[in-house]
Amino acid sequence: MLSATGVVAGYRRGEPVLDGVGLDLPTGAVVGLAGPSGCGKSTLARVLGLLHEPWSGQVSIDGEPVGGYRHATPKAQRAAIGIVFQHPRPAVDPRFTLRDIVAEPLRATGTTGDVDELADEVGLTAELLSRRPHEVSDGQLQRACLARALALRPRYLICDEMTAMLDASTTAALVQVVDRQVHERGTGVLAISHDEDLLAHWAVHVVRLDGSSAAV
Ligand SMILES: Nc1ncnc2c1ncn2[C@@H]1O[C@H](COP(=O)(O)OP(=O)(O)OP(=O)(O)O)[C@@H](O)[C@H]1O
Repeated sequence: MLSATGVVAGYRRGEPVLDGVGLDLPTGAVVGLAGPSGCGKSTLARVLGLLHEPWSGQVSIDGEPVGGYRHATPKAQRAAIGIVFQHPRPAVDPRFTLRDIVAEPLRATGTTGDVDELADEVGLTAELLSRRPHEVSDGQLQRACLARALALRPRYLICDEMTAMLDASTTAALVQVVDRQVHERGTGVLAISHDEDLLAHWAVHVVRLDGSSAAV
């Protein structure tokens, strides 16, 4: 279980975006996260992704409190959680090839992994892997970002509006890739989306974060 308990977090002192939020993400299921624009869904995604340190409250992974956020996160806890954002372009180094992008977490942690297998899982050809971000479409780049998020075989995957920029067929393809992780590897997925239809058929249940930052 990836759990947030009593999380208070924000960007400006005295103005919490999340004010005592809790959420439990089990393995082997897709849980949806919905709520009005600006209510703090992406902030909660970044807290759960160990990229944004809450002011108070706790995040734990399989019962163990996280040891730190961002660069202070222990390697094993970093590897437990993958995250994919809405916009792939700002999320990648434009000088890298897609192969380098997918391999980033492997290089950073000194882990061995098969980039070609990851690419295959997300539907990227070897030829596309040799290209740079400006030479591929948003959908192809998002596939690379998903492969990168899966590189360390995380037990939990956070998809923050992962398909919001994509056409229906790429959306369906990426949802299928994620579903395969859930069913074959037992990954727990938090799917954040404004698309109620998508969440209705994708998630086992949908958690709602309301605009007043009340507990989930
Ligand atoms: N880096 C930041 N610096 C300052 N304020 C921020 C930052 N990121 C988000 N916020 C503010 O925090 C609040 C919550 O933003 P967040 O992106 O978490 O909401 P959201 O529910 O994901 O919104 P949306 O559905 O529109 O993506 C908003 O008021 C936003 O302006």
